[in-house]
Amino acid sequence: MTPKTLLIVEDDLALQRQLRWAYDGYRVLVAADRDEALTLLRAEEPAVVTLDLGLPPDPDGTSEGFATLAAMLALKPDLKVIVASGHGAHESALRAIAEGAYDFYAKPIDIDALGLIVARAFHVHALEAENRRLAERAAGTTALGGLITASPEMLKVTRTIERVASADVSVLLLGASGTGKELLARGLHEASGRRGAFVAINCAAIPETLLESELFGHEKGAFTGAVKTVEGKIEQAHGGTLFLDEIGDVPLPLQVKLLRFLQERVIERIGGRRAIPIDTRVVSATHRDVDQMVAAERFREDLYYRLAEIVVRIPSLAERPGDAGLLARAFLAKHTAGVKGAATGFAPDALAAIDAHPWPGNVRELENRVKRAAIMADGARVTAADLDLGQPADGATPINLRAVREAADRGAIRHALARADGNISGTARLLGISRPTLYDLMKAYDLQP
Ligand SMILES: Nc1ncnc2c1ncn2[C@@H]1O[C@H](COP(=O)(O)OP(=O)(O)OP(=O)(O)O)[C@@H](O)[C@H]1O
Repeated sequence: MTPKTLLIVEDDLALQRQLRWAYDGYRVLVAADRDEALTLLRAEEPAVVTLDLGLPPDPDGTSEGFATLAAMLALKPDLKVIVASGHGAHESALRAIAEGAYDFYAKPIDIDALGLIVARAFHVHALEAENRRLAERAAGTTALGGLITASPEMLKVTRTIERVASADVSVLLLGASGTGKELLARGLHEASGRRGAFVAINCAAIPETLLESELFGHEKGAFTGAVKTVEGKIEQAHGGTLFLDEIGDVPLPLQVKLLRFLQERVIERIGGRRAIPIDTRVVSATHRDVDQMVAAERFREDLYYRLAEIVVRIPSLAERPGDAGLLARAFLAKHTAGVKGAATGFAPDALAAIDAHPWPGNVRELENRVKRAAIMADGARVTAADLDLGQPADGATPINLRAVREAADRGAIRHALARADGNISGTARLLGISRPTLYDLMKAYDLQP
C-alpha cells in the first residue's frame, strides 16, 4: 500500500523542520508558498494538508492563506485542509471552516494534538473515498476496466474476478459472444498487478495452420516463408496475462501442445531447440459448451482441468435486467462525445424498445445499435425508429408488475391444470389455493380447464 501523503504548507523554516519530523507514519511533503503547494498537490495528490494562513506575500495577514485554501480546494475538492491560525485568531479559523477547510488548530503548535487531527483527517478522507467508490458501483460502474453493470448477477461475476485476480489460478470464462469476456479478462489482468503485457489471441479467427506459430513463435527458416525469428503470443505474455479467446476452437493436435506448455511452463519455438521458460497467467474463454465437447472427446479433459481451475459463467445481456438501458446511455454518451448537435438521450419509446429487445448479440450488438442510432437521430433524443429494432418478439418482458404477475399466474395455472389433468380440486391443491379462488382467477384470465 502506498503511504499516506501529507502536505505541509508553512513558510517558517524552523517550523517546517519540526513538522517534517513529527510524522513518521506518513510521506511528508513541504511547500513554502501557494505555487509550491499547488505544484505538489497536482503531482503527488496528498489527501491531507496543513496550511499556515500567514503566507508570503502577506505573512502577517491571512489573505494569501485564504487564496491558497480556495485554489487547493478548487483543484481537489475532497482534500482535507487543516488550517493553522495565529493566537487569538478565532475568527479566521471559523471563516476557513466556512470556506471548506476540514479543521483548524491554534498556534503555537501542540504536535500531539495536531497529530490526532491529521490522523482523523486521513481516516475521514479514506471513508469518503470508499463511499464514493460504493456509490459509483451502485450507479453502474465497477472498478474492472470500465465495465458497466448494475445487475446482481454480473456484479457477482466481477466480485469473483476481483477475488481471484491476485491468485495464481487459471480462469475459464464461459459466455455467449459479446457478453464482455475480453473486457473481463483485461480487468482481471489489471487487477492482478502483473507487470507484463495483456496478450489476447482469438483462436477461432486464425487458420489452423497458422495458429501454432502464432502461439509458440518460430525460428528463422523453420518453414517456407519463415524469414525471421518471431516470438509467439505465449512468449509475449511472459510476466503478464495470456488471454486465449475461443479456446473451444483449438484443434486437438494443438491442444496437446498447449497442455504440455501448461504442465511444464516452457515453450519451444517452431524449428527451435531451446526450451524457453514462461511465467504467464492464463485466462481463456469460449462461447461453446466445453463440458459437452469433453464428453464428445473433441476437447481434452486434462487440458480442460488445467485451464479451468476457476470457471466463471457470464450471464447474457438478457439475463441482466435493467443493464441494457444503463449500457445504452453509456454508449450514447461515448459515441456522441464532442459531436455538436448530437442526440443527448433516448425518447421513452426507445428505452422501452431497448429494454424489451432480447439482444442475441449481447453488449456488442447493443453498442453497434446505439452507435448507428446516434448517427441516424436527427433530434435531441434517439427514438425507437432510429434504433430500428423491429417489433418486440412474443414473450418479451411485460411492461409493469401487474402484467408480470398476470403472466406468472397464467403460466402456473396452465402448468397445474395440465398436471392435474384438468381436475379443478387437484389443480387448486397443487397451487395451494382454494377452489373458489381458482375459479375466480380462471374467469379473470379466461382460462378453460
Ligand atoms: N458490461 C460492459 N460495460 C461496458 N462495455 C462492455 C460491457 N460488456 C461488453 N462491453 C463492450 O462490448 C464489446 C464486446 O465485449 P467483449 O469483446 O469483451 O465480448 P466477448 O464476450 O469477448 O465477445 P466475443 O466472444 O465475441 O469475442 C467491447 O467493445 C466491450 O468493451
